[in-house]
Amino acid sequence: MSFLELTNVSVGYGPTNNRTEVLSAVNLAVEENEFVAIIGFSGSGKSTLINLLAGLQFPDTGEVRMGGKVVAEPGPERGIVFQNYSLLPWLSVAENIDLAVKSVFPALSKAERKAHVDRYIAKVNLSPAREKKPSELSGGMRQRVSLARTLSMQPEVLLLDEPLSALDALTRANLQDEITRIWEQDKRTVVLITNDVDEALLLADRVIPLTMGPQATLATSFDVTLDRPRDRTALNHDPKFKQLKAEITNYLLGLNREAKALRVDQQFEMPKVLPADFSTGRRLPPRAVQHQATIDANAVHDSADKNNSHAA
Ligand SMILES: Nc1ncnc2c1ncn2[C@@H]1O[C@H](COP(=O)(O)OP(=O)(O)OP(=O)(O)O)[C@@H](O)[C@H]1O
Repeated sequence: MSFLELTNVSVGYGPTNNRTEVLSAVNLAVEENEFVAIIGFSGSGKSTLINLLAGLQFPDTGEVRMGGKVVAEPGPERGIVFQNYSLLPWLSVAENIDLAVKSVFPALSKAERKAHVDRYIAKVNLSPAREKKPSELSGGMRQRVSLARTLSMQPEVLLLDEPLSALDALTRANLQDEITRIWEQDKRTVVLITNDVDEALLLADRVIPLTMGPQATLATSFDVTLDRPRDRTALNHDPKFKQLKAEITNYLLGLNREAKALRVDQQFEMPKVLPADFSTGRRLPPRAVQHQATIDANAVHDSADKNNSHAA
């Protein structure tokens, strides 16, 4: 039995008579302290998968288990960091984190709590910003607060739902390094959702592609047998890294091609719809539509000319 398990999980959205199965027969086994990256295209069902692991959503069929127990609700042992920072805007960095610490460790004294909060603020290098409100922070700093808040609850499993995808490349690289450093210090089980092959290879022990939806499922995983600590610059010259990157990228491109071919097969004819003239409620004949379009286009040109002459 693995630490975190999804067994034959399927889940969909919509009413029973018109349900779209987003995930189908998903199986996943994550070992304790393992770092797994799930990689997939937009809309394939990655967030749905992480919500199932977090206990924020439940499968239609199959089971999600952690430590052998069925996941029946969200809990502090599974900490989640979302793409949007979800911080309370009226609270400072320290207060945002303190709120989480208070809920998980109610027995701590005020002084103990302050020390705990400060330790996690320091872990993400934000001590100088302790008293700042989220609106005074950059995107990267907000995401650091989010990470510190989740880590401060000392979850057994860290669920990272594309936490870096909204950040610029430099900030993203910095935070990747911090996640690695924290993971190497604290060793815990991590499931990272990402759409970036380099990021997955830099951070994870295993990369698992999610096939395209609907009815997406997890494919066979790629073991990342690259030595740690990993250096992003050195990795670019590492033949093993290059090979893994090529294999995963080609696999994902193959999925994309298959999905496109499927969409061509499923082409259907659009109904011929004529626009109505709303002043009379009558359908416009095709010729009138063409004529109207010419008039509209001329009007646009005229008004653009006028605007340009104003600007001149
Ligand atoms: N609450 C919902 N109701 C109906 N459909 C939903 C709901 N949540 C997600 N979906 C649909 O399920 C599919 C998978 O969504 P999900 O957010 O899990 O994908 P994703 O891979 O995380 O996407 P992205 O990378 O764009 O965030 C999408 O087609 C989405 O439109």
